[in-house]
Amino acid sequence: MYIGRFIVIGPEIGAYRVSSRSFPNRKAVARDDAVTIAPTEDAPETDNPYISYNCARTVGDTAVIGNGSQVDPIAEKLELGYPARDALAETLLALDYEKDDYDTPRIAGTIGEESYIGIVRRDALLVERVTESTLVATYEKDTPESFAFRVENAEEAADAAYGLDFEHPVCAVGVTRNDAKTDDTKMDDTDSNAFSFAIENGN
Ligand SMILES: NC(=O)c1ncn([C@@H]2O[C@H](COP(=O)(O)O)[C@@H](O)[C@H]2O)c1NC=O
Repeated sequence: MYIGRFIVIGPEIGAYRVSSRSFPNRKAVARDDAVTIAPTEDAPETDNPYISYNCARTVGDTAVIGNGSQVDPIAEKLELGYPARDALAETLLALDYEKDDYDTPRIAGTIGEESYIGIVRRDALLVERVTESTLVATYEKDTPESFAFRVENAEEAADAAYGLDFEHPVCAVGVTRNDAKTDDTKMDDTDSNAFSFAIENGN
C-alpha cells in the first residue's frame, strides 16, 4: 500500500517518514535545531515547492514534525505561547492542503507535555490530542488512527518508521522526549535538551 508521507505520535516518541513515488532522491539532514528534507546531490532539478522543508523543529519542551512548510509557523506559534492544539489548527487551516495534482494533505504533530496530531485535507481539518500511539498519512490513512509502534528511543523510531511495510520509503526521522522513561538514546547534533532526534536515510 502507498500512503505517502506519514507521522506517528507515540505520544512520547514520534516519527516522520517520507515515502515518495515522484521525488525519491531526497534525504533528511540534521541542522542545529531542525531536521530538513532536501534533495540529494544527484536529484533532478525541480521547482516543486512541496519537497524541501523543515520536517522537525523543537521549541522548548515541545517538538513539531510535519510534511511541509507548516512546521516553521507551528514552531513560531509555540514560541509565542500558543497551546499546541491551537498552533496546529490555526496553521493547518491558514496554509491548507497542498495545491498539487493530488490535493495532498498537510499533516503535523507535536510531542510534549500533551501531544497532538493533525491533518488538513480538502474536506476536513482534524486536530486531536494523542494518548496512545497514533498514525496519520497523506494518502489512504488520512484520518488519525491507533497504530502499534513499539520503540524505545529515537533510533528505533526512525528505523521502525523507515522499515514499515508501506511502499516507496525514502527517509525517516525519529524523535523522543529525553525526560520520558526511555533515555538511553544516542545524542547527536540535533539534540536539544528536551528531545533527541535520529535520522534514517536508508544507507
Ligand atoms: N512532503 C513531501 O515530502 C512531499 N513529497 C511530495 N509531495 C507532494 O505530493 C505529490 C505526490 O508525490 P508522490 O507521488 O511522491 O507521493 C508531489 O507532487 C508533491 O506535490 C509532498 N508534499 C506533501 O506530502
